[in-house]
Amino acid sequence: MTSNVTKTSSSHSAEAAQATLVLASSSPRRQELIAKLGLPVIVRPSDADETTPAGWSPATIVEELSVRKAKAVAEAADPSELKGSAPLTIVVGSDTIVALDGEAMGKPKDKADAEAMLARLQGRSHEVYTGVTLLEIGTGQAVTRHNVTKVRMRTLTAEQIRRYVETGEPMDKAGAYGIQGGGALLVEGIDGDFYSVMGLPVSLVAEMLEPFGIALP
Ligand SMILES: Cc1cn([C@H]2C[C@H](O)[C@@H](COP(=O)(O)OP(=O)(O)OP(=O)(O)O)O2)c(=O)[nH]c1=O
Repeated sequence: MTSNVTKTSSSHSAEAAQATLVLASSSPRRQELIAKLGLPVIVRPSDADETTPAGWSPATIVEELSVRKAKAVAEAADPSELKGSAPLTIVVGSDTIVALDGEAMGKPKDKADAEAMLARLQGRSHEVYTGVTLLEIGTGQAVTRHNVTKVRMRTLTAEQIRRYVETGEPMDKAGAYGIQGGGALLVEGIDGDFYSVMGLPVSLVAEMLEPFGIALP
């Protein structure tokens, strides 16, 4: 199990940290994005069950999975192990899916599945849903929200899709593309939060931290 502690960013380093964030994720994208908040971060990937019953809406799926990820890490951890020098310790759980006509797409099972997903997404718009849960260790105070961002993908041939899937990039990503990587070439435009598509809506997280008494930036 990974455990990294990222130091506060230079803009905040003169002040004592207001909270330690525990990122309940194995996603390197989320590790990169959470650093933008400028708070110390501990990384604890969650082993939460990510299966959901048929019929759940995309918003319910991402919110519920973000709750499960945050709870799994909060319950497994020895609180003293997570306690930094900051007065608060807050677990951050997050989940991202792509929704096309209200139907959820997670990560592709294999290359054929990735090609099938991209064949459906090309030439039209879809929504990316990202759910976030903040859970304070000790008090159990929790808040869950989600962001929806619209992504328009350009028209792609089967050959272009095949070449992109061959790069391997789609395999660990919802909807089989990474907007921050080679997938940038597939995206015509977005309406919403780029960071949410990448896996963590950092401005929403900053807003969600306010009820915990944490003022950012
Ligand atoms: C649409 C899209 C998704 N993604 C990623 C974000 C998420 O990491 C992933 C969706 O899977 P998730 O199940 O949300 O997350 P994860 O398994 O990668 O990490 P963890 O559960 O440990 O937190 O897809 C991109 O990186 N770029 C994109 O453009």
